[in-house]
Amino acid sequence: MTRVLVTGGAGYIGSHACKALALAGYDPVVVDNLSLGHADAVKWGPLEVGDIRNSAFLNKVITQYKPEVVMHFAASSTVGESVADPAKYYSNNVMGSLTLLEAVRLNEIETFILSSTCATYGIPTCLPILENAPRNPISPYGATKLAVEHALADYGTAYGLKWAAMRYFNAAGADLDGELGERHEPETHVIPLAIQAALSHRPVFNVLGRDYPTPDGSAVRDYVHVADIADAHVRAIDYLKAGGESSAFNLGTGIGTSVIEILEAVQRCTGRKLDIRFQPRRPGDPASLYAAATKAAELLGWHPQHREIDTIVGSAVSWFRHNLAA
Ligand SMILES: NC(=O)c1ccc[n+]([C@@H]2O[C@H](COP(=O)([O-])OP(=O)(O)OC[C@H]3O[C@@H](n4cnc5c(N)ncnc54)[C@H](O)[C@@H]3O)[C@@H](O)[C@H]2O)c1
Ligand SMILES: O=c1ccn([C@@H]2O[C@H](COP(=O)(O)OP(=O)(O)O[C@H]3O[C@H](CO)[C@H](O)[C@H](O)[C@H]3O)[C@@H](O)[C@H]2O)c(=O)[nH]1
Repeated sequence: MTRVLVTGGAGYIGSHACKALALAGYDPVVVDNLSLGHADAVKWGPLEVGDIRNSAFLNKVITQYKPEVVMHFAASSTVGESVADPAKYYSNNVMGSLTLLEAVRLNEIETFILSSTCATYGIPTCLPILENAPRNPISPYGATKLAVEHALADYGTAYGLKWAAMRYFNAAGADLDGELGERHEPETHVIPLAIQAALSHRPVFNVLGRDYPTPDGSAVRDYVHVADIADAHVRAIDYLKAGGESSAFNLGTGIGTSVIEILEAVQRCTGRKLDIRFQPRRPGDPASLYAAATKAAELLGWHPQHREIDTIVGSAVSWFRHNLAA
């Protein structure tokens, strides 16, 4: 069985990836410092608790498990926090990834899959966003992820590392079997926040911006189901192992959904009414982001299976109903 080292595998997307890997016949080993993740989300292989910035720890884990592939989810990933505390982002995302990449190089691991983000594009010059669009991040978070993408490409050229950079749009939803969900603390993402509000006794929800140049004035994003993101990662391993060229892939559905449309879906899926209030825009939020994901379709054979917003939101509602003390 091919062993895959999954950094950040106790987190939201990494834990879903471990499940997808195990179902596809891979053997995931998780490295996570549990700064944000949850040990009980690691269900498909061992958990080694430690920090990716600790090269001695990484070398010990790699020597013990001998992974053939690294899937790298561990990062700090809140845009606003990155503006307030860029040092944390350069340390965790850049130094952490470079430490990991060095361990990969010195231990001769051939294949590396990176969690990247649509935040590497910044404000798009045209929509939908293609992989070759200009990359001008407007936050330290996006800048740190772009820096790691550059390092990957250089490691590929110089050392022969095979890599894929997966640029997710808005990861959303929960495992459809109810085994995993989104448990960020603090939560900043619109879908879990709106669901938590709807299921609470004080269902106030703040829409951040109502004057965007979008059909209903609220910001538009491309919400992609976390299980589909996990599936794309497994496909990326298969693609690289089959000799596919190292590359970046957008992971989105191509469908733009506004914040107001999200709230309508949350109200349908919970059967609860939200008390919607409008607030000023959140600094740094682009008006509209949605992907052209045709490259992932063509090269990885990736076709998101859960594209309907009610399926995405409904899976998250189901998770919260079973796991939130309302
Ligand atoms: N959630 C999204 O919509 C989204 C969108 C684009 C990209 N991404 C990227 O996907 C990845 C996973 O995101 P997520 O939403 O699952 O986040 P998450 O916070 O749920 O998971 C990250 C995991 O990494 C661990 N971690 C963080 N720093 C670490 C370190 N130095 N050493 C070891 N472990 C560490 C945390 O404990 C956590 O379990 C991140 O790289 C993020 O930038 C997420
Ligand atoms: O209480 C809230 C929270 C969010 N929003 C709005 O909902 C939309 C989506 O916001 P999220 O915070 O859920 O997601 P982002 O688009 O900001 O973030 C996503 O895209 C980023 C890049 O742009 C990063 O990759 C990040 O990890 C990923 O979750 C934004 O317009 C935001 O202003 C609200 O209206 N009210």
